[in-house]
Amino acid sequence: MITITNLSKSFGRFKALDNLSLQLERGNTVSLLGPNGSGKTTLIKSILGLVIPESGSIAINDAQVKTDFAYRSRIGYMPQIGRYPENMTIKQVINMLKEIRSDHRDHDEELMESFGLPAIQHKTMRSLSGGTRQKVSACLAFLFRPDILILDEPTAGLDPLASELLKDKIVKERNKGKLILITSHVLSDLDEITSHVVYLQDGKLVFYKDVEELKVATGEQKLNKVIATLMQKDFINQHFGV
Ligand SMILES: Nc1ncnc2c1ncn2[C@@H]1O[C@H](COP(=O)(O)OP(=O)(O)OP(=O)(O)O)[C@@H](O)[C@H]1O
Repeated sequence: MITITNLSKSFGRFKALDNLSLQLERGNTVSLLGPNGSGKTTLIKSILGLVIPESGSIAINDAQVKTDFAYRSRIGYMPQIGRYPENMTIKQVINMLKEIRSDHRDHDEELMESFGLPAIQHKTMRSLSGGTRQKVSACLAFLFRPDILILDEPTAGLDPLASELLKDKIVKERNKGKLILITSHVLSDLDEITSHVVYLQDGKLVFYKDVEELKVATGEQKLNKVIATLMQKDFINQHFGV
């Protein structure tokens, strides 16, 4: 569904992505992991066309991200920090986006309902708590029923109930055959929803594996333990030969 081939991106002399190749398939929840500064957001932004790589290519089905912009309407994006017109209410922001995307009339407002946003939709964006702002961002990502969801630290700042509601929604959409690409440093939040792990370090792909395969190889069940074991010296070389 998303084919990334030999992707590289530098900022000045610094290589944020280094010859990265990946094939992401529908029906999977792919957790994008790696230390701070390893290139996760740069990869996400390259897929969204917000960062222009200097070499390599990204194709979404047959559309090349570089030249075919229509693909963007098929992606729902939840940024790490959502920025909105501060003087607009939640309702005005949502309606504005519906007007911009007026070709799309079948909206998915399920998450909006479960978060209880209709009851507070008269509030201005300026007045919202960080977590409520995150809820608005999450709802907007799902609103136009995209085939691909890219969620950058989606549970950061959400209370435990909201976090569970969002995870339930992610599982539900994945079961419909959508591709979910998600980053988080809170591995416990990814435990029940991840099907595959992409691990980046210094802009390079360290591994891309099915999570069940990783659990068998490490003898661990929890994602944080799986990753900790994998990061031990030489474990990856010995078990996966990469
Ligand atoms: N616009 C930019 N200009 C210069 N350097 C940048 C820019 N964007 C990212 N970088 C650098 O590229 C590297 C990768 O950044 P990126 O945001 O992709 O990392 P990340 O894995 O998402 O990190 P985190 O876990 O902290 O969110 C970092 O060293 C960062 O400083």
